[in-house]
Amino acid sequence: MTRRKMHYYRFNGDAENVIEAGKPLYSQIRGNWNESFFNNPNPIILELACGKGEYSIGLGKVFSDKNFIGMDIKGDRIARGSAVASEMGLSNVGFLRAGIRYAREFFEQHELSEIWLVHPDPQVRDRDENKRLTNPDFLNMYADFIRPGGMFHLKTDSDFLYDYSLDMLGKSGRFCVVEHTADLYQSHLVGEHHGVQTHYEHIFTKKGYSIKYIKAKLL
Ligand SMILES: C[S@@+](CC[C@H](N)C(=O)[O-])C[C@H]1O[C@@H](n2cnc3c(N)ncnc32)[C@H](O)[C@@H]1O
Repeated sequence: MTRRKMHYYRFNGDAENVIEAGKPLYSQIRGNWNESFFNNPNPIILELACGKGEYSIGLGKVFSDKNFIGMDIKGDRIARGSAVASEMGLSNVGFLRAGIRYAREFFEQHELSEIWLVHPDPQVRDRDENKRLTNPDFLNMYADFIRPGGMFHLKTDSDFLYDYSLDMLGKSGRFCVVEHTADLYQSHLVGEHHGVQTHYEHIFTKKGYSIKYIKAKLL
């Protein structure tokens, strides 16, 4: 392990706003986020594949009456988000380091009011569909976590993932797509992203890609 990675691993171990393997809450947090982590009854929004957590931090600043969890498998990225959230005093933002396929271990049915999936890897090869974070199995799991009437949001730079996700959401029987655009910045939905640009969004907009956005409601 590089010294840089070691630094981030130690950082997460000490960070109160990070839940990861080895910490007591890791095995106890399911169904207990409000009482045991945020210490308030406010709605919880989960950002999947959060990277450095720009979305959770950005939304956490705008909505102090909501709680945000950034979830990612990469400890170094989470450590950076954790440090920024702490520096900003955002007690409504936390991080979970775990693989998304294990999310049922951390969230109970209807525990979340919204899920955001922001610039996930599109996994374009057919043989990687099992890793694609909007495949039918993942969508079904997200639907279990979201409260009735709650929302699922996807932002992506990938035309492939946008078309695939629209198709899968439409066929899911669990979600209804309420808004979508292939060019968020030129659409009336631009306010929906609250001016928050993540690391990957910045890279892809600079390269000239349009940002695609889908908002789907739980049926
Ligand atoms: C392309 S990056 C996007 C990061 C961030 N959302 C952004 O927009 O800058 C994709 C992120 O998804 C995470 N990721 C991919 N598959 C995952 C999985 N199955 N479980 C947890 N994290 C995952 C990666 O670690 C990486 O940080």
